Amino acid sequence: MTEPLLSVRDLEKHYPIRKGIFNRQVGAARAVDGISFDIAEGETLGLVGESGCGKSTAASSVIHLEEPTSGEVIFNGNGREGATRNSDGTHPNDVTKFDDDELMEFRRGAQMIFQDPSSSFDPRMSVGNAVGELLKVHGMNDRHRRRAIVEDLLERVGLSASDFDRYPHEFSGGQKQRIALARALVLNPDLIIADEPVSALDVSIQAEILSLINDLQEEFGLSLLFISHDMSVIRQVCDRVAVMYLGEIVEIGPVEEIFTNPQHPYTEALLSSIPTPDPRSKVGGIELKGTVPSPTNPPSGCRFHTRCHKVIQPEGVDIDQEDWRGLLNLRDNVAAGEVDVEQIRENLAAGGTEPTESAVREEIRHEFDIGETVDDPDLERTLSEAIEHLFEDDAERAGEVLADAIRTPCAETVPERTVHAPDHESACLRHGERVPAEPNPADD
Ligand SMILES: Nc1ncnc2c1ncn2[C@@H]1O[C@H](COP(=O)(O)OP(=O)(O)OP(=O)(O)O)[C@@H](O)[C@H]1O
Repeated sequence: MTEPLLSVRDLEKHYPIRKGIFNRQVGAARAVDGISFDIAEGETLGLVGESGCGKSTAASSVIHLEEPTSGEVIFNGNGREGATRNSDGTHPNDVTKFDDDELMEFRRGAQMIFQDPSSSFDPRMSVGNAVGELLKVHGMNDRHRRRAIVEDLLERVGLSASDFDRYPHEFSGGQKQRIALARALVLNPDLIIADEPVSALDVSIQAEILSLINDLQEEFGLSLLFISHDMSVIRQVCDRVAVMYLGEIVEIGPVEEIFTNPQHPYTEALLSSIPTPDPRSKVGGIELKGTVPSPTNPPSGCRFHTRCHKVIQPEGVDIDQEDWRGLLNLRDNVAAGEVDVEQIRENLAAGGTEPTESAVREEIRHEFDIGETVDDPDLERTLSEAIEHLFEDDAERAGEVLADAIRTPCAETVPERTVHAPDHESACLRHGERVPAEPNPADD
């Protein structure tokens, strides 16, 4: 196998959190927490996940706009192929160890484009000069040559050579993103990192820019790291996709494989959010509630367990999965002091329902999607007892009762990677356990 163009290993970016007059570090936001992936020559790898998963931090750490906390980023472009590890285990092409000159050289080979094309241009500089600026920085002093190269590039991205002397405000958002692409291509890089390059654009323009990116990739033989929160965009441009959640890659594989045979519940949830014309779609109807937790204090075990629709039930428990998710949510909300019986009473009264004890109980069950009875007498008793403590205004005791009885293995064990097919891996405890596959409702 040929060496990948880019090889990222155990990359971490932790932002220190400081407090007090001595500005002491009291913790860290683990925005990127040990990610690994390769990108082959001419390949597009998508990096997908909700806002706050660490995608942009991963991108800026790979391209060294930010200093990573640890890990390797090995880039073999710039005619440096074939370089092998030093005897001390380090790699001569590890970008994280580059000095200023090496970084300057690296930037010829790897460029980045950003989400908002409007903020990436100096309004006082003509677009031709903006695109040609990097040629000058990298030593091309011949103005006529620079102009010829830039005019040619403007045409290749679908603009015209005569646009050279115009200014950014004269262009639409989509046109500005074309100019940003021209600027990224001007040094003939091997790799482009595109961070949400179409999400600030009108939907009608997005398809044009995606198709341009596809064309340019082929024409220039580019490798791409393509970042998006939108699975449907990923499908249009990527060969492989890495799904990121709270600083980690939870699944990685070829795009078709990920779309037709997703293995991680988070991937399923992201796919489920794509509008589909097929109502029998296998992964429809999963609602991803809440937001990504803070990376300063990520959940234990599998980081996705606090939102996962397939969160595992402990040995000996076998209840409706929605009830199980609801019980866990209730437990966490009670622990966070977020279940306010008085407030529930007031809301019921405001809605015209008499706030009796049984109405409040029903409302709590409804709020947490817990059915009329939980199909496990012990858990039903626990639930009843916990609500009783809430009525007695003893949320602490309610929290203890729930915490003692409602536990998931997903909070206790960090899942290992499972290989599902060549080049397709995910990290979910269910695979380690060999839980039997669920029947597909579409097969009925
Ligand atoms: N300089 C910083 N200091 C502390 N925390 C940070 C810093 N930059 C980012 N973070 C945190 O790191 C996490 C990941 O942020 P990042 O922007 O990389 O996510 P993202 O997936 O790209 O989301 P978005 O699409 O919204 O940009 C977030 O919780 C964010 O608050």
